[in-house]
Amino acid sequence: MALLVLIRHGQSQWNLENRFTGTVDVALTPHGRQEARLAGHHLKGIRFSVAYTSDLRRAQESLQIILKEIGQEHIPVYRNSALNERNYGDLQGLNKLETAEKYGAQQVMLWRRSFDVAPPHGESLKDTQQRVLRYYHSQIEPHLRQGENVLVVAHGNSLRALVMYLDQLSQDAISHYDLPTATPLVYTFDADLKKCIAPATIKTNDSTLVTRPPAVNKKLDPVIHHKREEGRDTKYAKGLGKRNRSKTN
Ligand SMILES: O=C(O)[C@@H](CO)OP(=O)(O)O
Repeated sequence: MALLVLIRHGQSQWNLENRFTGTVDVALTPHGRQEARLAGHHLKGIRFSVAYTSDLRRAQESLQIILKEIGQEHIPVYRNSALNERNYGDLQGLNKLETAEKYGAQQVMLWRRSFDVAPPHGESLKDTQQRVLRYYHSQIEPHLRQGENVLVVAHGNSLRALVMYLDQLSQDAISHYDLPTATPLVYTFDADLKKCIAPATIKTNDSTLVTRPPAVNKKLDPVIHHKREEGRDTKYAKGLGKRNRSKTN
């Protein structure tokens, strides 16, 4: 069995300021560093063979903090722009609330959460998914096939694109799915990456991480399924001993 752990970076300065960030290379806030330390704390006890991140410093720094926390700074780390945040084009740097006031909340939600509507001069989630999956299939999957545990620290939308593929989410389901910062998502795979492994729990030193199969029952909308199951909007990241912040900012 191989584990794939996906983590969005900790809070960045522009997350804090509620600005569209995209490919702008913004630093973590002190709170974001603390979030990354906590994420690492929850992963203690899992041994990773390799880690992947984007070429943006908020993801790289989060990864370094996590690796330090788990005492695995020695593992190979690959940085690649294929895992970068979605390019938000002309929206980058703008305040999200002011942009909604100017263009209308509905238009801004289309730019932010639809699958194939790109913001002006930017990438849609579909565009982002194409580059992320090319990289995932060619670089990351081979490790999983060999039973190696892989850690990926990247961004809200580059990881949403990957989650959409791994969980076979519909375009509608992914439009309601937000990744909280610095909260591990754990997937389990068998050697052929196809067979669903029943959800299980992984005991780390300090936490119980709930893992999910790489593909869920297609008939279920997993977001709704989990909402129903848990009675609150925690989506997928569970068992970490803290409330998930699934608000969009
Ligand atoms: O600004 C961004 O780059 C992203 C992630 O913070 O924002 P959104 O959640 O609106 O896609």
